[in-house]
Amino acid sequence: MVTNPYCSVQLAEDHKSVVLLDQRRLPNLKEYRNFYSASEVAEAIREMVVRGAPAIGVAAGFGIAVEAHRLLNLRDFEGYRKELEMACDLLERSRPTAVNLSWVVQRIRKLLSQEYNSQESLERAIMKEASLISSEDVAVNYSIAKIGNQLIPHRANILHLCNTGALATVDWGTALGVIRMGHIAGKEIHVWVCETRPRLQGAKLTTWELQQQNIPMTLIVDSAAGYLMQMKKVDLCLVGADRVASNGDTANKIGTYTMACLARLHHIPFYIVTPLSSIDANIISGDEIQIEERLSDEILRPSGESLVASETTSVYNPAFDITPACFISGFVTEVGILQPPFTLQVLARLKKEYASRTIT
Ligand SMILES: CSC[C@H]1O[C@H](OP(=O)(O)O)[C@H](O)[C@@H]1O
Repeated sequence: MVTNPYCSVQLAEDHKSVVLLDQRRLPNLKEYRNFYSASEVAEAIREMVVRGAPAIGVAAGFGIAVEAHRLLNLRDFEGYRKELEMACDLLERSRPTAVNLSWVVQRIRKLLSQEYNSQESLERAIMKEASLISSEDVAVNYSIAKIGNQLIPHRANILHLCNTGALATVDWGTALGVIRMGHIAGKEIHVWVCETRPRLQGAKLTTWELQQQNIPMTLIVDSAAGYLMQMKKVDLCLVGADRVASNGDTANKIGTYTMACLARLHHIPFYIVTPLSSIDANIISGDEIQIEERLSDEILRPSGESLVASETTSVYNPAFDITPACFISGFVTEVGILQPPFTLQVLARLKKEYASRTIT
């Protein structure tokens, strides 16, 4: 059950579209839009209508479900499966860094190779799996928030980068979910919100989410983070993750590595807040994580306004960076505050431990 008065990603009741809150329009406009095919959802992910590792994963799952509904009149089961395989490929390729896209698509792709007595029964199975992935996200994030709350001292000043709230997930969020839980617990916290150039997820989205929850915050330029630490105005850094390697190296929004280095220099705890599902135990280190490079215009024309440099200026726009595990104090997850390595065996045990908790 989604507790927020807004939802970043959901399946329309008639199963004909994925309903996305267009995050490019916030904070000035709260606009929901419908996307009626896998290709429309893939475009929405690429254009960051929906963004945030868990949210884009759930959007991809619903995108395949909507495609399965749209193609039902294709009375050719093998052709139907092939079309859905292509939909999986398209959505999996929509953004390269967050691991959530690939594990969600893999979970649904598995269904395509199973036996069903009709296209309708396969479509129902895909709908069910995509909806399960969405509801799992809410429960996992709630567990993360409860566990992470123990890290938050009373009257803490917390530094946060990008947006990791309900907008980046289905509900609660990851790092912002921990912050929300600390606020609910009466810890009187304050959040330093890094604007997060170039797409300004902090300025546009995190300020909006914190204002919805009446959580005290102050917006800063990203380059002020070090000064605030030097002035002893930061007690804790909490950020999200797009992909964690088995050795703990973490891909997250560009600027995370800088923040982690400064936190280490100033002896400030620096935590990655992430579901186990964002840990990719198939890769050994951050060297194997592909960093998405986005268009020059995101830097040349912030928020689509006028040019801040000449059109011919050479631009480099990596959307993420890699923070080595040695700069990370710990990983706040749904089963506890963990340390690497996260081998396939360890991850499987942790996921089983969480599943047994939610059943009992
Ligand atoms: C809760 S994960 C959010 C994660 O995703 C963001 O990237 P983007 O806004 O480009 O999707 C950022 O890395 C956040 O930490």
